[in-house]
Amino acid sequence: MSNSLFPRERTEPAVGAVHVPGWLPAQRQREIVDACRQWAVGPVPMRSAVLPGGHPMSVQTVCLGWHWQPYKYTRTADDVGGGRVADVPEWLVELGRDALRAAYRRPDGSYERDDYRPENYTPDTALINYYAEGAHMGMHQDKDEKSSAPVVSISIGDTCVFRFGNPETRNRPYTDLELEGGDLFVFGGPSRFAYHGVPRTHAGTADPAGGLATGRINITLRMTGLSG
Ligand SMILES: O=C(O)CCC(=O)C(=O)O
Ligand SMILES: [Fe+2]
Repeated sequence: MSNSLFPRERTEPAVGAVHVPGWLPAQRQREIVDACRQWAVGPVPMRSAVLPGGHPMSVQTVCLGWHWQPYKYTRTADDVGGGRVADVPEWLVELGRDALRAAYRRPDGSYERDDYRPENYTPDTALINYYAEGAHMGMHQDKDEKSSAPVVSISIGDTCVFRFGNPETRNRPYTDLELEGGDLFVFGGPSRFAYHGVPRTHAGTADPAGGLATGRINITLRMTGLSG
C-alpha cells in the first residue's frame, strides 16, 4: 500500500534502470500470487538456496525455465531432488514484454537499444523469491546469464528497500529506493550488470488487495542466453 502523500514518480536511478511505481493492478498481483503458490509446491519445491560457504539464503526461491542455484543455471534442480522446473508460461513472457514497453518505449514509439525492444525479449527463466519477515539479499550482480538482455523485476506484498548501484563495485554510488507491491523495476543496457540488493523489508506493509497477507514476493524475468 502506498504510504506516500504524493503520487510516486517514475525514476531512473541509473542509465538503463527504470522504476515504475504502481505498475501492476491489484487483480493482476492476486493472479500472480496464486500462480506463485502453485509453483512453490513443485515440481521443484521452493527452498532457501545454499551459498558456497554453506549458509542458506534468508530468501526462499523457486525457479521457472531454468533452475538457478548459486551460481549457475541447470536444467535439473540437482540441489532440490533433481527434477525439472516448470516452464515459463507464455503469459509471463508477455508480461515481461509489457514491462519493457513501460520502462523503455519513448513517446514516439522508438527504443534506445535493440535489446530494449519487447519483440526481442523472450525471458526463458524466472526466479521467484519469497521474503518472510527479516529476509534480505546482499549486494550482488545478476551475472550467471550469458545474455545482456534486461532483467524485469516485479514486486508484490511488503514494501522493501531496494539498493541499486553500479557495475564496478558493490559500494557507493548507489540509490536506495522503496519497492512496493505492484512496482516494476527494469535494469538493462549500461545497468544490466549493476550491483543491487535488498537490505530490508518493512513487515506488515503489504496491501491485502494484492493477495499476499505477509511477506514479499519478487519475480525476476531474465534471458539466460543458454541453450540445451
Ligand atoms: O527482491 C528483489 O527485489 C531483487 C531480487 C534479486 O536481486 C535477485 O533475485 O537476483
Ligand atoms: Fe539480483
